[in-house]
Amino acid sequence: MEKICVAVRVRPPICHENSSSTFWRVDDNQISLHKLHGSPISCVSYAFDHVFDENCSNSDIYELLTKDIIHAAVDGFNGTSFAYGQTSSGKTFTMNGSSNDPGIIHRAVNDIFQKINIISDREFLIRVSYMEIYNEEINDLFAVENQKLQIHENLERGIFVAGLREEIVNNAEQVMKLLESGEVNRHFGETNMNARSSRSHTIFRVVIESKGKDTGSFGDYSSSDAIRVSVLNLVDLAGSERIAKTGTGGVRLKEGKYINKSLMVLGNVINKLSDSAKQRAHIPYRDSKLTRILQPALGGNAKTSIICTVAPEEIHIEETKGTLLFASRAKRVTNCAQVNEVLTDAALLKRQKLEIEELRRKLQGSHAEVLEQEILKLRNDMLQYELEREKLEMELEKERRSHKERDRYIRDQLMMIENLSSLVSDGDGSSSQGSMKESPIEECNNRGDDFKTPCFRAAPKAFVAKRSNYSQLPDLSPLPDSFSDVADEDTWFKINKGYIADLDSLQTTPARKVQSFPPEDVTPLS
Ligand SMILES: Nc1ncnc2c1ncn2[C@@H]1O[C@H](COP(=O)(O)OP(=O)(O)OP(=O)(O)O)[C@@H](O)[C@H]1O
Repeated sequence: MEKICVAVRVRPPICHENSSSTFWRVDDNQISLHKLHGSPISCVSYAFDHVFDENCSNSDIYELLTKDIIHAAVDGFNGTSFAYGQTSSGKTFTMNGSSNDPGIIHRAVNDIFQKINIISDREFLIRVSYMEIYNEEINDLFAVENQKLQIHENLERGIFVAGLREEIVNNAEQVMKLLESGEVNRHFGETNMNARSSRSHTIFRVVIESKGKDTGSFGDYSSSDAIRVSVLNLVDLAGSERIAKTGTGGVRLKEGKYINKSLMVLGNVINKLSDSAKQRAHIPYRDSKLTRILQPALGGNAKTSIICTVAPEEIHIEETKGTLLFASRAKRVTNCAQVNEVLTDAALLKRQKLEIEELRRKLQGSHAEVLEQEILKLRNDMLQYELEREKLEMELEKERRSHKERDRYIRDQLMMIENLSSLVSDGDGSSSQGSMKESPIEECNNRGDDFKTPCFRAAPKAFVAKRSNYSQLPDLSPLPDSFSDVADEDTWFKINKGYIADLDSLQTTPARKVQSFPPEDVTPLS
């Protein structure tokens, strides 16, 4: 777990106000508000990881705040660095810089290529993309046709923007050219506060993949087969603005509302994350596209730094206090960054082999022989138990099968008895008329009726059932009064037979040929 690194940068004053009665003083990574004659104003003092005064350069900021994150990204850690602050406080200046003082992005790109060129035992693949969030819509700055892109999330890629163009790059110059082409597509606009105000949040993303060069050495599994994938976000946020000050209307006003809203959500996320873990409830990442995309950087698997830019003029005192409050809260947020390593099958195999080797080495200590014998004995015991278990299982299965057979036999016998007793009573009637009556089924068949609906008067307690595992027809097939009587076989059995049947093998009878009833060798009782 590590805290987000937070710094404050005070931009040089744009206009020197004669009437100001306060000023911001920077000493030793602290920033405090002072009265003009020098005495500090109580409760308006803040300390951060770094506080840069108006004389600092982008190079100072890069060295102290961002460089470590860039180097960690090359080593496989996710990283994010973003600039936050009110409009015209110097965010774009910090991220993009000027020709004589290049910004964080320029320096990071140079640094990445310098670093990977001196790492001789790994090979790298670098991809870059550039997007903006304008009026809560994601646009691709490398491909203007890719607009209103959607955010997706899956196990393999985490949170990502679908359809965003990614360019594979081999050197810093290539990236700079791409960035220049992307800048053209970015939304800027003039306001009272800034002649070239960013009207969107921009995210420049570098994906760094690396794999150890195959040295042929067996021992080092990670150098040849594990792939590291890290994502680096360099973010220039649009600035919060007070509409009364920016003097915007129409399109600018609409943009300002979207900007303020998404910054408010970012503030909410930071607030929730800065609460103690116990108080932390739901973190509203999904309330804006910005926080959703930056989710891993805010309390997740990434190393993150925030540069909060402030304007020194007295007229911006409330906005500066707001930014410092945001920065104080951000300072309490902790992330949990780890190297993102994807193991290939070959790497996994090598890792397992190494673990076995390691165990074997441990075994070769002073008690090796005793331990090996112990292991051998345990393994034999285990085999013995396994054999015993299999034998018992087979016996149990045999027992189960014979039990089922017995059940079935008893059931058949009971049916036979019942049907015979019904015959006896029917036989009584027919003998009194002097001739054998047609069986109910024959009666039915002779009328050409479909056997689905019982249309006869049969032995009162009889039923029709099919046993799916019968190999041949039963000697006597009992008949139903009606199918409704056999719909609930379970009930039927319980009521009529007093024991529970194997219900799986019982189904109501489909139309099928049923043996004539009674069979020829059964003589009706008189
Ligand atoms: N440290 C600095 N040194 C010199 N000039 C600066 C510095 N910071 C900002 N500026 C100048 O101040 C003006 C406003 O800066 P910038 O456009 O970077 O602000 P911003 O925070 O990005 O504003 P917005 O949110 O409106 O886009 C620019 O003209 C810029 O060149």
